[in-house]
Amino acid sequence: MEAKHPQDSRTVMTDLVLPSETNPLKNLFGGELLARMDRAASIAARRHSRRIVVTVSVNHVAFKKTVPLGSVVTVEASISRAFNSSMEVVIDVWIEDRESGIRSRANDAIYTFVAVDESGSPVPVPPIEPQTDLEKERFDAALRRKQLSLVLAGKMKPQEATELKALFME
Ligand SMILES: CC(=O)SCCNC(=O)CCNC(=O)[C@H](O)C(C)(C)COP(=O)(O)OP(=O)(O)OC[C@H]1O[C@@H](n2cnc3c(N)ncnc32)[C@H](O)[C@@H]1OP(=O)(O)O
Repeated sequence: MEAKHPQDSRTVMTDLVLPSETNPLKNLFGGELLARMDRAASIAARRHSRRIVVTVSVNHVAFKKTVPLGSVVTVEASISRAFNSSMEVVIDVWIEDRESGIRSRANDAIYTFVAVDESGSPVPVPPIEPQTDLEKERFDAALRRKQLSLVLAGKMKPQEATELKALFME
C-alpha cells in the first residue's frame, strides 16, 4: 500500500460553545470536548484509511485550559503513525481570543483508531511518511505510546514492550 502523509488526513473542525454544553462554571464539559475530538479523529482516520474506523483507545487527554461559554473552539486532528490496522491520531484544540483573534492551545489528546471491514474485523491501512520535524517526532514516539496502551489494556506483556523499556534505560 502506498504511504500517505499526515497532511492527507488533516481534519479541522471549528464550532462555538453553547449553553447546553457547559458546566455550572459556564465552561465546556470535558465529555463534550472528548466527543468533538472523537469526531475529528474519526474523520482523520477515515481520510487516511478510506475504511470504516472505530475508536479502540483514548491514550492521552490533557485539559490544560478551561473553555468558556461562547468560545470559538477549533479541533485539529491528523494521523501521526499507522501500524497494521491501527492508526494513532494526534489532536490539538485551540481557542480564539474574541478581540485579538489570537489562538491559544486549550487541550491536546491522542486517540487510536482501527480500520475494519463490514463485519468489524481489522483490515490493513497505508503507512505514514512523516515530513516535518514535528511529524517525525510524533511518528517516532507513536510506537512507545502504542506499547504503553497495549500494556495498560493487558494486551502486551511489559517485558515485550521493548521501545517503551528503552525510554527508561536512556
Ligand atoms: C468512532 C467510534 O467512536 S466507534 C465506537 C467505539 N469503538 C468501538 O466500538 C470499538 C470496539 N472494539 C472493537 O470492535 C475491536 O476491539 C477492534 C475491531 C477495535 C479490535 O479488534 P481486536 O480483535 O482486538 O483486534 P486486534 O487485537 O487485531 O487489534 C487490532 C489493532 O488494534 C490495536 N489495539 C488493540 N487494542 C489497543 C489499545 N488498547 N491501544 C492501542 N492499540 C490497540 C492492536 O495492536 C492492533 O493494531 P495493529 O493491527 O495495527 O497491529
